[in-house]
Amino acid sequence: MKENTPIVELSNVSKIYNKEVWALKKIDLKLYRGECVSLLGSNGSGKTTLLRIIANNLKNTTGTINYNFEEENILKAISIQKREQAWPNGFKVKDINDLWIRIYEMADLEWINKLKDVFGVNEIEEKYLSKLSIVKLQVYAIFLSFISKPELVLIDELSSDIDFKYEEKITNFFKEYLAAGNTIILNHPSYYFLENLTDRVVYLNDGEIFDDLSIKEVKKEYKSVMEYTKSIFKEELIVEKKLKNKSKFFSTMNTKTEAYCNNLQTIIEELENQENYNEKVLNRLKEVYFSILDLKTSIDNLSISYINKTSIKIISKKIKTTIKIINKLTINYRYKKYHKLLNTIEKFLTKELKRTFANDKVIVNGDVLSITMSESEKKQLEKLKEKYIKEEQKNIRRKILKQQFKKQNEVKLKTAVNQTSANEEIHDEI
Ligand SMILES: Nc1ncnc2c1ncn2[C@@H]1O[C@H](COP(=O)(O)OP(=O)(O)OP(=O)(O)O)[C@@H](O)[C@H]1O
Repeated sequence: MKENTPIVELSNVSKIYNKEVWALKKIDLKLYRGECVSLLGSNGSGKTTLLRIIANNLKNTTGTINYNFEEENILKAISIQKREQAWPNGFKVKDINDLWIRIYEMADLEWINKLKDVFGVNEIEEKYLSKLSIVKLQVYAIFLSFISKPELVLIDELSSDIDFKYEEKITNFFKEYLAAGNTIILNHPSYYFLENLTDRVVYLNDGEIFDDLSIKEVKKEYKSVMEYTKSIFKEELIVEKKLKNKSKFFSTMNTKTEAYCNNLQTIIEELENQENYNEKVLNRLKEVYFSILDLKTSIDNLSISYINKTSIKIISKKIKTTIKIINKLTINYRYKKYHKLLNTIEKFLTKELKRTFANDKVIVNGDVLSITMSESEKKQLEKLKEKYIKEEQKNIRRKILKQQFKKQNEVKLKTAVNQTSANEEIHDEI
């Protein structure tokens, strides 16, 4: 933390989706100039929600957010790299570059050229966005988020699959950007970025801040970030004795999904190099690839965090979605070459879904972990909800009283002023 006034300050910020999912619970957080903060936490712990709320992209249900930017236009001062970029067909990279430069009225060409070099945009300028690989799209989205020279950059996905030559370049660029007094928040970055860039880690658990430590503190207490995440994983684990089994189980899922991603990427690249490829098939294959990559990321996250009901639900939902996407492709298009691979993936996922996530239970190497809520858990949740509502009511009452008090004071003040001027008038008449 290089300066004492926070660039953003969140007080008592909560987010409840659709009046039922309590995604963020009373978050108090200060972000400072020049620091790089990494958000950690299992799937569904609220990282993306927090980023979107800070970015002013999503409305918080309760609480306040104060910004302290030098730039008056908040849209220029904060920038968020979005996770999924749905670009319309027919746009080349250079078209979007021009559009962004115009939107932000960015006349500093030296800056744009520097960004293009760091993020490898020169090499893809003539390409259509719909033909870029997922990783390239992610990096491109980060490039776009820097165009306006924002004081606060929120990065939702910094893939661990980034080309090595860019990894180092991007890290050095980030370091320079931070040294100039800007702030960067990363959502669950890879170990490379955690070890080489991060000043502070904020660990979210079920919508609450579980830990907020500087890297110095992490290293002093745990020796390395890796040891820290491992240790927190142990602390959080609901069924501690299942720890060893869990990592074994996830390692199979992990290896398989990784291999499938690689196979698909090769096929996609081969297709892209052919002259007359079917664009619809290519896009569908990319969809499958993206879905498996997303699944793999969730499994990666789960293996350094802990099993809870939400994370398991998310994974089983992602498996189901992937199967659906594969079916869509295999039913509509029959191409021998990748049909076999897609069938293998589908079989594997269907088997995992049945074997592991059957009947609201997760089976880890033959042991059953119940993921249905017990009666006592349900009661606890009800109590929590009640407590939350009461606290909110108290806050509202406090606000109303404050307003009433302010109004009464204003009335008193007005009466006193009127009285004085009446007295003065009487005095004048005399
Ligand atoms: N639009 C939405 N509507 C309803 N619930 C949502 C919505 N977006 C997120 N949630 C829920 O809010 C909780 C927090 O989700 P969020 O995406 O912020 O977590 P996360 O830590 O970023 O997870 P991941 O790493 O999987 O993206 C989860 O329970 C999620 O299911």
